Amino acid sequence: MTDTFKFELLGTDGKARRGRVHTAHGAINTPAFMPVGTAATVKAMMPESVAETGAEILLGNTYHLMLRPGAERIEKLGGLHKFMNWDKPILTDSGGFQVMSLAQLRKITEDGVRFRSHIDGAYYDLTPESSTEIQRQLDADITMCFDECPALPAPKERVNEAMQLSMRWARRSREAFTHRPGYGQFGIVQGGTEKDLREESVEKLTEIGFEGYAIGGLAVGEGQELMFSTLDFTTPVMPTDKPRYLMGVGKPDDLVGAVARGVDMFDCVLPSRSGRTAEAWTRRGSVNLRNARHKDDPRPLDENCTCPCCKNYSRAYLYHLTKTKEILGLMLLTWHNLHYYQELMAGMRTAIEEETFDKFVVDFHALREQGDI
Ligand SMILES: CC1(C)O[C@H]2[C@@H](O1)[C@@]1(COC(C)(C)O1)O[C@@H]2CNc1nc2cc3nc(N)[nH]c(=O)c3cc2[nH]1
Repeated sequence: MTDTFKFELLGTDGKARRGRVHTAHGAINTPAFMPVGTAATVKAMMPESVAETGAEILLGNTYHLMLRPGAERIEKLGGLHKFMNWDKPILTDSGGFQVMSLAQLRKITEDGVRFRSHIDGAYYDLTPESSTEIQRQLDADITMCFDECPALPAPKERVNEAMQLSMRWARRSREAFTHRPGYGQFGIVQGGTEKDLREESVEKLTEIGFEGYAIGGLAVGEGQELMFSTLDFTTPVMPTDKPRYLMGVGKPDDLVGAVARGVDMFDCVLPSRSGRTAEAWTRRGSVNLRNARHKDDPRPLDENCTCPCCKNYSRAYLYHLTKTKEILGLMLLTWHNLHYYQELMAGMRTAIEEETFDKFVVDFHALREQGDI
């Protein structure tokens, strides 16, 4: 347990940053990837296995946990770390995004969001205050502000409305935050792909003051080019002495491009979700294990990978598990994908330390162009 929440900027290579975030439940080396543990579990993985992949922090979701099993119940049982047997840091998303993407009927007002649960249709309210309180009950090391993430594409006026509301909600979130040694709260920059709105959002959030700053409002279908161009004018105006977290990203090449643009932290359902849909991510690109070409292939997914899946099992076996819908197939592919994502982050951390990040990027893309996966 550390006594204060802090971010150390350990080195840079161009705009890429190597850092370390210190929290109540331990340190996180950045650039870092957070596996998504939506309902207090990283699906198909034991927490010990998630730790073995190299993950130093997990993401949890206010929306899902408030519906089931309930934040009060988790608080009474000792908090989310104890509940899910994960003793390292946890970041929880604040619920606004999940309400908009998952809940049935929902109504946004100045006060917050009223929605119907996608599980049982019951009505719930989420406000900056209640979201912040739920995240405290979960004992999240990093609490996210309650915000509104508009679907893109959207008219600039709508994007501005959502950004201004999110900034008012950010102040209310900060006022509701319980400051404790080792615990931090991140503001979420909004503004779509509009340079002036992004700059205004950063200015308003830094005026309030947070332990870190997320870039929200992206990875909502805008595409990589628009995401990167938005990062090009957003990260340079963000504080350099605080972590920068790009929410919901992404594919391996998204991560490399975003680290090159100064992002420190990421979360995405992709590696774990792909593990359940028979898609493996490797240094040479993605492999679909439903494809019959693997039926007799004795090779591992990736000869250079040191994960239990690649050390002990063939593509032929993974194809068999996929075709027979065996649970072990989900487990092995999820493990491999999370291991690969952590290897990718570790490779970028080392490249930044050694100031060879440009070469890392060239090699990363060259391998993927070689094909033959
Ligand atoms: C709903 C679900 C599971 O979350 C994934 C995935 O589907 C999907 C759906 O379409 C794609 C793009 C392919 O990825 O979008 C999610 C990944 N993008 C993303 N996550 C975010 C979370 C966020 N949280 C907050 N509080 N504020 C944000 O602005 C925010 C923005 C985000 N953008």
